[in-house]
Amino acid sequence: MIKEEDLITLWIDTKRTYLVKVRKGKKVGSDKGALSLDDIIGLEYGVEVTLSTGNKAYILRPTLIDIYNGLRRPSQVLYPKDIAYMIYSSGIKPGDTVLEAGTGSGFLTISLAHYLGDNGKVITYDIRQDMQEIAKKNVEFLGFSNRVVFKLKDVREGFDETSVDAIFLDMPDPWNVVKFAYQALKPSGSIVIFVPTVNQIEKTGIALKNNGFIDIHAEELILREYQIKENAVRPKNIGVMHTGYIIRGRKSLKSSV
Ligand SMILES: C[S@@+](CC[C@H](N)C(=O)[O-])C[C@H]1O[C@@H](n2cnc3c(N)ncnc32)[C@H](O)[C@@H]1O
Repeated sequence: MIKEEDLITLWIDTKRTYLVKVRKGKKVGSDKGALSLDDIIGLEYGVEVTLSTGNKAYILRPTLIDIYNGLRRPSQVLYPKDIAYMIYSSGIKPGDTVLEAGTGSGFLTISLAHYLGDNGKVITYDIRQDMQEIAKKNVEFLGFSNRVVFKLKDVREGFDETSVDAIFLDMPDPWNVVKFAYQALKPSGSIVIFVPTVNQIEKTGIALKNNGFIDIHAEELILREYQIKENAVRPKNIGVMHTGYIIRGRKSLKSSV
């Protein structure tokens, strides 16, 4: 049942999808008509509603993709396909503690916070306060403030934490952080790095090999959306052609026997 302060997706059509927090006395407007949020309190998610113009719309429970499309993103942010694989391949689980740099607009941060749950922690570093302010607003909007710690620090000087479960890097020169990541990680813990160019893969991969990481992989994910139209099903004309590469490895320990 929808309550005040809940997040909803107002789905009018594929081009008009709005992420909204339910507040009494507020309206959501669009060129297809407006919806008074008072009218949806107490309804079930999935319900069809009528806009002020008579057009129909639906109230959906937001997915992470809806959240991704609905939040502010002044910096280049990671794409859902990359975020999903970074989380999947890292081996983290709800309740874990992870480090992240840089925070940027906080899109990876919120995805990690969503996945780790109320007992988990994302400790996220950035050198830019203005970026972290935006990320903080996004984290607060989603109600994840208790799961995220923001730190204003250059991670090329090291992390403050030790024994963390995984480390995620999306910054220009991750190879300068690899030795500090090794110190901060639990043995067997994953480092997962995103870089936009092939040149960065080489430097990062070599740094991982030289600093005690094993099980190193560099991968690219390609996602194509298809239009669903009778007799004209084919890839959509417009789409994201390139995002970047994911490099990952695991912390090894020297033999103790
Ligand atoms: C591309 S953005 C990260 C986007 C983020 N992953 C997201 O999905 O919203 C890169 C961020 O790294 C930060 N950064 C760059 N060098 C850094 C460093 N040495 N230590 C900490 N943060 C750094 C930048 O200020 C910037 O905000």
